[in-house]
Amino acid sequence: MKEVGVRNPAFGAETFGLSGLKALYWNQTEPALYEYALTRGEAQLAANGPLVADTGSHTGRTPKDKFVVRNADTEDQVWWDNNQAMSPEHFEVLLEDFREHAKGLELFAQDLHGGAEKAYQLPVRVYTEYAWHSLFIRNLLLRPDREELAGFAPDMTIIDLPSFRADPKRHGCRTETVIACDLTRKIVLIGGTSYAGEMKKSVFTFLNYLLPPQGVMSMHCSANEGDAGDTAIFFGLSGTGKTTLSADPQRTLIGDDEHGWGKTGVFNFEGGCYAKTIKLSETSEPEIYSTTQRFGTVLENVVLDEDRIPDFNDGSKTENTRAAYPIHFISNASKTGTAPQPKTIIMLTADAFGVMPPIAKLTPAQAMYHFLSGYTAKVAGTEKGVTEPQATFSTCFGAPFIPRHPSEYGNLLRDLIAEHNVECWLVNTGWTGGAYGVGNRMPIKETRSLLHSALDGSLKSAEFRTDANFGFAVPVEVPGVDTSILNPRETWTDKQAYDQQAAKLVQMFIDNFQAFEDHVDGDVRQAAPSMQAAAE
Ligand SMILES: Nc1ncnc2c1ncn2[C@@H]1O[C@H](COP(=O)(O)OP(=O)(O)O)[C@@H](O)[C@H]1O
Ligand SMILES: C=C(OP(=O)(O)O)C(=O)O
Ligand SMILES: [Mn+2]
Repeated sequence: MKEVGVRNPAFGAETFGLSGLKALYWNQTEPALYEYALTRGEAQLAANGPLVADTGSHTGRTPKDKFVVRNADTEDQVWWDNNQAMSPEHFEVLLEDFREHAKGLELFAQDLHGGAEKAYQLPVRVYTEYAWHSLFIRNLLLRPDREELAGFAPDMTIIDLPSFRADPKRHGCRTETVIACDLTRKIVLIGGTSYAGEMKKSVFTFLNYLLPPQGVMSMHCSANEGDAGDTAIFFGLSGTGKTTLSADPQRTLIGDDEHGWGKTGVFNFEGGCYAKTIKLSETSEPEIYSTTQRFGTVLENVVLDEDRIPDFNDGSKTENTRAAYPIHFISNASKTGTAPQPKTIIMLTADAFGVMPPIAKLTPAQAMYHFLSGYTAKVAGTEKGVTEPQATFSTCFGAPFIPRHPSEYGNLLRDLIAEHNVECWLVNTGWTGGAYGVGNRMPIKETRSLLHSALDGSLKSAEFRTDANFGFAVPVEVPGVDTSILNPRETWTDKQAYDQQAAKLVQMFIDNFQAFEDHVDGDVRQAAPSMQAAAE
């Protein structure tokens, strides 16, 4: 077997049961990975230097094809209502079949870390079939120094073979696509999908399993820090603005997607970002835009014109076009990936019903309520004629990535908010002036202004009204922000339609929260929107 590159002599591929490979390229850097990806026909070079790859039929994650091995170790730890079980026997066959499939292939291996805080760092080895996937994961995770590679001891291993086809009967899965997680031996098998985001979200899933028992809260959030060491974290489901809003020229970027929060403060799990590029505008998102104009960035499913210039308005392959880049491509990014204890929590939602205000102050109980609810709304997407938005409730703002029961994360968060006296806000980056189809998306400029006044403390002294539906406090006037957008009802021409839409949304919250009623204290139950409406 041909081997190229540096690795720990004590940890070769045979320690993972891999043999008979055609070649194995260890810890290759950007120029080499570009060359492999281009000569192997995996990708294209774009104007100004990004590497552009298509993911084929899977242009997003497939959570329905994700499985967790159910064994004596995980039986009592994993929340099985939310995680699909795979038997140890099926996993064993799948692992053997992955090893068999790898024979004769050229593979790429990266030795990386998950977790910027040394005490909680998870050494991850990622074997990929594609060179561009090797570059992707090298961009997204933390890179050890070159000298460390010869002593690198992998703890978690991911093997990512898009050309593998799973067999539901033989492997106990659903389709030809599989993301199988053995939390005990720390192995992930990814097959039948080329969507690179599966790899980074697998590492996230493992840290979400490993950290809470160590007293560390793990979170689907972005984070940034002001000059005064004031850390803010931004929870939110996909598309709500974690990546966009955390890249802020006035604040240091800690990370755009996954963090831990423990005794020493907040730390990024990753070393890179994964930004959406659909309709990416140089004017409203200059920091992110600039990462798409240089060597080293991976662009996923982005269409190039005849001059190889990316057309970010072209969503013909998918609306989920992406740029993956190391965090230092953002000029004011943190070098350590760590930040002091948070002062502010922002919960982001993209309410496509146009009901929620652009910002609201949450009590700690309301914050717990909204954290466990994990609400956002998805717009109809690309299907013509479909205008009804869809509500999504994804607990802890990240149900597909949490192996444990939401109360484990909820309890950690509740205690941290109390201990550090953290202020919580809900921010709607979704629709204003009507629901999707009638109104418009909240202007990024207004969201940023509101965030700045929340983060610099000035918003606290504003005058507040109590929202009739949700019971949270909504500022009436904010300097520098168009007053008319602060009260969503006033932005609708048909007030009755607003009230009806609001009542529907409140009912969805109530129905969804039933699953959590027995797991929370009375004050959190009281924070439900129903209570407020009843008190009217
Ligand atoms: N007011 C707004 N706040 C945040 N993002 C907005 C807003 N209006 C439009 N957007 C767009 O919505 C998307 C937010 O996505 P992103 O930041 O990647 O979310 P996440 O990281 O939470 O998945 C971006 O494409 C951004 O340009
Ligand atoms: C990487 C992802 O996260 P987000 O959309 O939250 O950026 C994803 O959902 O695939
Ligand atoms: Mn993101």
